[in-house]
Amino acid sequence: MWELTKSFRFEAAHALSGTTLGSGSEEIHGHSFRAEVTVRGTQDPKTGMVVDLGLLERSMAEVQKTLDHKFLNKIEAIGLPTLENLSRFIWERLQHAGTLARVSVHRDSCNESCTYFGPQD
Ligand SMILES: Nc1nc2c(c(=O)[nH]1)N=C([C@H](O)[C@H](O)COP(=O)(O)OP(=O)(O)OP(=O)(O)O)CN2
Ligand SMILES: [Zn+2]
Repeated sequence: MWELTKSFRFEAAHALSGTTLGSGSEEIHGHSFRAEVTVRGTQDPKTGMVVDLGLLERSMAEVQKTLDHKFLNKIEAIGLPTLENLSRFIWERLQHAGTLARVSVHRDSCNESCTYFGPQD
């Protein structure tokens, strides 16, 4: 069993009310985010790969395009633009790219990150 991890970065704006951190959160402001995507699986004996990282990169580039330099509050499928909802949103858009193990979203300027392990049922 292997895990493969690849990251992408995006810059985005949001406004979030009702938090106890960051007095400016309610006004529109920006952050630099890094999303880390981990897929799990076994090697294809023919290719030696769990999943072709190039294919994963292609799918990640599409998600990156939907988030980079965007106002996250306007993307309905995210919901409230928390780290929790962002990691879930990215998971949902990359489900087809491989067997996801987790998606983490890092906001380093705030020393924060959040990891989604998929729906629990
Ligand atoms: N469970 C969660 N709690 C909180 C979240 C979250 O996503 N999930 N988010 C926030 C704030 O948005 C976050 O702490 C950042 O605060 P913000 O005012 O946006 O940023 P700063 O001004 O502190 O950071 P700089 O990047 O340094 O400007 C709170 N709770
Ligand atoms: Zn913020």
